[in-house]
Amino acid sequence: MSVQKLVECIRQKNNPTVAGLDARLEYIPSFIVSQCVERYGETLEAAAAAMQQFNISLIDALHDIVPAIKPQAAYYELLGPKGAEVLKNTIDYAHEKGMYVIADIKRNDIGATASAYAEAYLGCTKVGDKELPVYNADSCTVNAYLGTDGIEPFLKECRAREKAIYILVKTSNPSSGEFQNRDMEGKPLFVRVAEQFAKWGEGLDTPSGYNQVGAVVGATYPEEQKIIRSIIPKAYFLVPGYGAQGATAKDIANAFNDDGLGAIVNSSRGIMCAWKKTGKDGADFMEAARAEAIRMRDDIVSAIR
Ligand SMILES: O=C(O)c1cc(=O)[nH]c(=O)n1[C@@H]1O[C@H](COP(=O)(O)O)[C@@H](O)[C@H]1O
Repeated sequence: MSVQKLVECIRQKNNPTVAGLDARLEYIPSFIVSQCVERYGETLEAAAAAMQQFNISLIDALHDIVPAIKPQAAYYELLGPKGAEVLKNTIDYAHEKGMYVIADIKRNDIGATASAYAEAYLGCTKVGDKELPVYNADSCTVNAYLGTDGIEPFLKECRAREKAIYILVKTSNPSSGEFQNRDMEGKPLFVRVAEQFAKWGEGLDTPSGYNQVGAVVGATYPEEQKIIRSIIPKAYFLVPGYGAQGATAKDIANAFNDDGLGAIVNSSRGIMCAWKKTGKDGADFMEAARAEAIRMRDDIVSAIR
């Protein structure tokens, strides 16, 4: 699904937010974990089964109101080979339910190795004459630290298969300024990265007016959002940092364009762990996640209006 479809989905649901699926066992209600441990013992298989059930239930609870999910690969790698299956099943199930999927992998490497990452998450593995999709996400997050050689293999998949990438420009974490705000020949490094988008996004515009090359811009840095927005008005922004990291709706307004589009705000723990605030031991985890997703949607929509 391209950024064009993401825009349509956001418009249809009037909801510019994405639910992060970054489950750890402590985020999953204990009744689900206990059932899986009873069945598989204290094993990685039990952990993977719990995560699978949790993710499927969250997608069931959210798919008609939230346009996208963002699974973070680290949480799946933590469970070894079973985790890889959970990630694949989660992506497939979200697609069945009409959701857009951002695989948060933050990968990169030299060109040849970056190709392998790009093919694994966005493209296909070739076996004989057959092209076999692997994770088949709609998009993924990419680290630009290795320069254009490392970005180009992802762009190749974007061109060939209507996929998108979100390149880290200004991340939400407290120490992001250590390198990203450092001066590089008169401008901060994050500005230099944003200035490369004109070249990286060539030929990748969609009818929505937005390009298939998007940017990761932290909700925790509203001033930088404003600067980056002015440099790359056609890039979709993936905006993490709302909720658990402390950013609020007023902090994300600069990420949006005047058309009310241009950004999708992520919340992971805020939605996954909403059940911890209702005092029902997780029995209502689906309702709690849905209520938090609706609250977040209304909060963001009113801030950008
Ligand atoms: O690329 C990301 O999604 C990302 C970039 C960034 O600058 N900051 C950031 O928090 N993230 C991811 O966004 C999610 C934030 O999770 P919560 O803080 O629980 O909402 C995690 O999956 C992070 O890895």
